[in-house]
Amino acid sequence: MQQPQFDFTHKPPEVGACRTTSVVPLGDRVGAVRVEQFFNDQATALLTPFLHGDLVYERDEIGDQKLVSRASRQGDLPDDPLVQRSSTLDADSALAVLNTFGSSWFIEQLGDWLNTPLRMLRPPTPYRMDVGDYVEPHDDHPSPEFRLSVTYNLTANWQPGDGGETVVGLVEAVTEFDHPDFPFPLKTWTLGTGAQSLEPVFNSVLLLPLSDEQAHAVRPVRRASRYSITTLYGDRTSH
Ligand SMILES: O=C(O)CCC(=O)C(=O)O
Ligand SMILES: [Fe+2]
Repeated sequence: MQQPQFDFTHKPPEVGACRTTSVVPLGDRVGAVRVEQFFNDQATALLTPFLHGDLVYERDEIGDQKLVSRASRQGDLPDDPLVQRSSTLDADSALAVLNTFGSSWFIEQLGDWLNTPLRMLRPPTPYRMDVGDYVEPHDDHPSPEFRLSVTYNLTANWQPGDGGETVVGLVEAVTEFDHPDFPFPLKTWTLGTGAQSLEPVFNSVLLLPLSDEQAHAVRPVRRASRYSITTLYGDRTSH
């Protein structure tokens, strides 16, 4: 099965060894690819206190389907600047590291892997999941142009029982239901047999190809807050 081949000649300096350690098949599709040692130690050491201490989070809940906290932005648009508690040199450097996910180098690597030109559809967004938070299965595929979700994980010292595993699977059924807080029907996705659970690995990314046929979830977090950064990519040609 095809693995991403990163071009290290032109990589940004903060990018690490980028070792592909697993390619998870779902039927004849790629369900997920894990790339470890994504950033170098210095970049990881900048990002960790930035996500833990400099950012401000707000609840992002969809009924009982999604219970997470998302980094607050200064306005209502998805790419408005993040709210920061302090504006130090370190915070600026951490923001530069965060923007690796929006860099032309990284988007080109992903496009070469999927064999189609990509653009960023949702900018890098930090999430914090506290004990008890979870995300039910969903496809992140509101329209066909959505191609890839990339989640960077910053959970140190994960142990079995800590929860927060990412689950990827094939979609068996999608059901719509009405919720009093939402003017549109919400959906629930049921995964088929053969879904795979992937534990959080510090300083790794999970590349999740998006389609109507595959969905992913995050199991309830059990021990300590789980920090991650998610970026969504899609076709460059459709608008
Ligand atoms: O954190 C993860 O593993 C996935 C998060 C996710 O599915 C999402 O933010 O849409
Ligand atoms: Fe998702």
